[in-house]
Amino acid sequence: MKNVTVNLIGGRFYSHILRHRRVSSSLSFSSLSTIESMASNSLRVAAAQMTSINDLAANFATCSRLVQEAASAGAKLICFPEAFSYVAAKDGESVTIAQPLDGPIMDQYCSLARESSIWLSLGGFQEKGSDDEHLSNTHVIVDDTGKIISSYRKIHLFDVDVPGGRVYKESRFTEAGKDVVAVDSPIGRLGLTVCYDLRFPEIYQLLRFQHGAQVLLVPSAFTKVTGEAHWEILLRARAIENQCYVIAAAQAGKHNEKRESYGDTVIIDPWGTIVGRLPDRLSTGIALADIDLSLVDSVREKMPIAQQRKSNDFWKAASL
Ligand SMILES: O=C(O)CNC(=O)[C@H](CS)NC(=O)CCC(=O)C(=O)O
Repeated sequence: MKNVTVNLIGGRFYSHILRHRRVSSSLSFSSLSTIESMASNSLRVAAAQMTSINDLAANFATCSRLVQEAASAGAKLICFPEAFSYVAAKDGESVTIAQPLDGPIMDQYCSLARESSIWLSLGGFQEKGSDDEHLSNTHVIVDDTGKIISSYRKIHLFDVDVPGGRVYKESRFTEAGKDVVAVDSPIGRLGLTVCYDLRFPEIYQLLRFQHGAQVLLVPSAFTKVTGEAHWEILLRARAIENQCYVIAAAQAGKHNEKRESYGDTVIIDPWGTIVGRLPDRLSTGIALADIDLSLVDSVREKMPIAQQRKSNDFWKAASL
């Protein structure tokens, strides 16, 4: 029974990869050779799509299941969306469950990484803040031995009156981060961001041009209204203008009466092509793709924007 399940899941995953390759590539590989080249590539990543709720145990169960799916598909890293472990149903609820990174919630996720020997990108963890009224929206990277190797606190907070939607004021309970963070991993150098950061291209430029990022991570819980208008365009722009892979794990669908997320988890290559996506924008599951760092190199070599871009001094003089 176990084998049957694994095979079915494997077949379904491969069919997603093949479909995307067929759409995104003009080359006519046969299906079989595509599967073989995918299987031999060791830089496979997964990006999760889920609908977290205000129940830590239920969300952990979903994450565990998706980690197992990703590990059996050969992924080295699985990326989870912002607020993967908890989405509040009422204002202020998140602060009450916030914990430090060495607390029991994060411990559970670290064990998960160790047991499945897989790296985790845990975007948007409610990290206990400097007082009981505040938290940090923290993106945590855990290696395959279960060790936290890096963390980034969301810099741009979502204080926005969404046209045709709600008013959000993330800064009411959240402290803004101050540091740009990149870290090495088996799939390349990762640039860490969270959700609303996506609208601020400067942070991605710093990650690529100052910190050497090759893969930009954008765990998110975009609103339905803004996602429909901007999600894919902004993500592909960040990939193209920085010549990086972009992995954007997304919250999807209705979390409670008041909150609904756009969904559409995607993995984008440095040419801007979408190479991983679930068949449905709202379903729970994983998207898979193989990271090819030689593609990052060749895109950058052929279009050398790092050498051609102007310095801050140039722009200062040009604006006098
Ligand atoms: O509060 C939580 O539980 C998790 N955090 C979020 O959902 C955050 C802050 S409210 N959402 C965003 O940043 C949406 C950005 C967005 O939708 C856009 O830029 O258009």
